[in-house]
Amino acid sequence: MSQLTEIAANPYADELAAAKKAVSLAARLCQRVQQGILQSDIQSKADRTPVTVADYGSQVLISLVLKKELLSHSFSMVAEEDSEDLRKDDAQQILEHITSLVNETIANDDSYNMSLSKEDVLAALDGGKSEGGPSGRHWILDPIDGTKGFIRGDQYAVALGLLDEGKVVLGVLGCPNLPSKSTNKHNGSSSGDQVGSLYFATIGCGAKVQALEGSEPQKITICSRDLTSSIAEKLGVQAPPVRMDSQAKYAALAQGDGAIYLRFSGKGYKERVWDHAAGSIIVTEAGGMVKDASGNDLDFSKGRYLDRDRGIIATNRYLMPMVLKAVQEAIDEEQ
Ligand SMILES: Nc1ncnc2c1ncn2[C@@H]1O[C@H](COP(=O)(O)O)[C@@H](OP(=O)(O)O)[C@H]1O
Ligand SMILES: [Mg+2]
Ligand SMILES: [Mg+2]
Ligand SMILES: [Mg+2]
Repeated sequence: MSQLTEIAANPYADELAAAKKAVSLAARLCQRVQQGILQSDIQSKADRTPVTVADYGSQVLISLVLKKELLSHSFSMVAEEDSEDLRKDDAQQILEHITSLVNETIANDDSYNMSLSKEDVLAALDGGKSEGGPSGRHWILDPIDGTKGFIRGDQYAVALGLLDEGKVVLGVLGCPNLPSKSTNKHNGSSSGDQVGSLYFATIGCGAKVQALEGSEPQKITICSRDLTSSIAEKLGVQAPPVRMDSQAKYAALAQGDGAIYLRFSGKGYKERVWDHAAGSIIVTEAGGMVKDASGNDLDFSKGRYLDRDRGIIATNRYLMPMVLKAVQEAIDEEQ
């Protein structure tokens, strides 16, 4: 396909390029912080979940890059973090630290010649206060998904999605600690050598992966195990479930590293849109399906929360009916 036809076939090509650039830059900041994270880089939010200087820095960089790259479009973003805690008197030092992290990351990249003040940082964070909803375009951002994993030195993801008229049309997942089969193959290195992958998908155009540091994008597909091979597996050796923080789980599933992702949070917990937007489109564009426990598609058009039934299931189209049936039986038994 010529480049021209490819651009014509993807109406979100500009947005995708901007989103990939934004996530890559933010991932660089996160990698640097994770390598030398200190207790003073970590704060506790009002809901008692952790947030770090990298969560804030990532959100600032992404909002900045999207605005710079997509000048002509109106800007609305639904993002996890805000500036409230950083405006308190005792947060001045951490705000200064975030500001210098952001400025150093920009300076090391050469793309933009600018320097942010503390006020700019606070304002950029508050650019993520949109309520989203069913009309217009809204970016959906989780600047670090899996902050707990990030702090531990494990998996995390920088997750950016685009909602258009209530539907997720684009997703980018930066997974600095996730090895990618495709980029390994491409670089001829043995498994595990090439970590740091950038996954992306736009609606109707499939899902791809490339190395975070840049490489030729490779198409990814979900594993195609059907019922027969799955039953065979049950009779033989059963691989233990893999526990992994963040939407890196969606990315791993999309590249065929597992067959089923089940997520059942405690009763009363309402899932946030930014925890699923990017991951779910990458799985569906890799040929998979993402449903709630009742078998409905996830509805991202209701604001900052996924206003849906308990539980999320992601798998391939052969296994989905069987998994849904098992999930529904388990829920019935519990009640
Ligand atoms: N009680 C709870 N039940 C389910 N999810 C929760 C939760 N408390 C927080 N979360 C969400 O789970 C996300 C991490 O998912 P995972 O467990 O797959 O790593 C967190 O994202 P952040 O790390 O971006 O805050 C947070 O939004
Ligand atoms: Mg969080
Ligand atoms: Mg999250
Ligand atoms: Mg987060």
